[in-house]
Amino acid sequence: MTILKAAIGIIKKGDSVFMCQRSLQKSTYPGFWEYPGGKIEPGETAEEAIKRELYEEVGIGAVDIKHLGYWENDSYSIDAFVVDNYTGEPSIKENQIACKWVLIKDADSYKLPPLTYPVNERLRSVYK
Ligand SMILES: Nc1nc2c([nH]c(=O)n2[C@H]2C[C@H](O)[C@@H](COP(=O)(O)OP(=O)(O)OP(=O)(O)O)O2)c(=O)[nH]1
Repeated sequence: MTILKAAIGIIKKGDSVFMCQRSLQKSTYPGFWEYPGGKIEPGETAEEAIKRELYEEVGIGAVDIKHLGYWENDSYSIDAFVVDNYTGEPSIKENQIACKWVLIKDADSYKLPPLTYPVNERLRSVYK
């Protein structure tokens, strides 16, 4: 049973993507690395949610978003979007330990929530 719907944003610049480390206070995946994103609120589309989250979490305005795919397991689902056109520069805003640009080919070497691995696999196959 899927219980939580989330949207995540892969901010892409050349061969790199912007990843952040989750707070140690999080009940789910503390200290894991992730793409910025979060829960889709009631009444919101996934596109609306990711634009809101990207502004709240890393301070960018998404200009173009491309749907990369949808994944789910028993606990949650994620809609992943690639964002390669945006205003501002992503930076840490709230609740994260660190953020940095990571080469797409190296993204799996971090500790990631399980559904983020197939997201990265799709990313590598689309942007190789
Ligand atoms: N932000 C984000 N979430 C991800 C990724 N991969 C993945 O499976 N998820 C899942 C795990 C998260 O619990 C869920 C929703 O993100 P979230 O950060 O809002 O979840 P949360 O439970 O920490 O909620 P909150 O404290 O922020 O309110 O999506 C990812 O790369 N980035």
